Amino acid sequence: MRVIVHGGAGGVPDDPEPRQAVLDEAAATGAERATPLDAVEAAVGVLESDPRFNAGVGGAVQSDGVVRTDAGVMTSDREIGAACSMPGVEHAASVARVVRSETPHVFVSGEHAVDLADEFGIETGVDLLTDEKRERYEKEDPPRGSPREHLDWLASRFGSGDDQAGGGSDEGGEEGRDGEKDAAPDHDTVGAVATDGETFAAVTSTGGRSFALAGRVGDVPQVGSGFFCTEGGGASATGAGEDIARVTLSRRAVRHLEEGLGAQAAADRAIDEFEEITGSGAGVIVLGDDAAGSAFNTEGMQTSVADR
Ligand SMILES: NC(=O)C[C@H](N)C(=O)O
Repeated sequence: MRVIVHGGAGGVPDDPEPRQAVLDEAAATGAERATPLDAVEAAVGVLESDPRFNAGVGGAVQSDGVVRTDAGVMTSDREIGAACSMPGVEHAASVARVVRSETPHVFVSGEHAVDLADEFGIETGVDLLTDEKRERYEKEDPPRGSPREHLDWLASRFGSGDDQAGGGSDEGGEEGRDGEKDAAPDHDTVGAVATDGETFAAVTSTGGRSFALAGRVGDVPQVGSGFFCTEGGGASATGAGEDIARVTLSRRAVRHLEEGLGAQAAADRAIDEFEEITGSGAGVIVLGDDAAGSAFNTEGMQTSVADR
């Protein structure tokens, strides 16, 4: 089994070593599993449980102070499962897998996705909001009332310099980041792609972007945007979700594999095109028959590869 994982595209984290150790553990855990689908779920499960990453516990908080998780999974037989907007669900990727494997659908949302998780033995009612993120939110004089009030509030906050993935290389400049040193950054969406040499699976899981409108869903659970997989290989994306969706970044990367590029060249080309079209910040991991590849146009994106 070969597994590549990522821990989100964005700035260079203050603590890269412990994060790298968790990513290495996630990749190694996945590589022990029997199938690519088991591998990606297990790998991402490790990252969803670590508050350093913006997925599961430690996910980004929305305008109403709630963390809602999203995930999507696809296998090379084009079976798809996605689940979104789930408060209290740490293992969003496992819910996506349930949607893929246990329902006739490809996407389930909100309270019904939480009920589905519960029905299939996935823990719900988990407190996903870390003290750090709660304090950061409360400092921002949270909005009350109508969606319009929330929109007014987030207009000056969503996608600002402290959302490093959303800020891309320009907006997320040193000054903004330094000012936010104590706050948890948002760029740590997680993903994994695995192959046993015959089939592939790809998964992405996130808490989204900080201070987004309550109920906002980004690229992560949208097939072709946050994740994609065919017989040619698989991809998982991270970064400014609205822009990733505009170019269906993961589908684009897998298309390049199918056209004959190696995994690294496919990742590079997809990110070049993303930047040219959107001018925004993102990263992608790609796994093909030949190798694993990754590319990003933000300051950093940590990855790990395990082979077993
Ligand atoms: N940091 C991220 O990767 C966020 C994710 N792509 C989203 O927009 O929800």
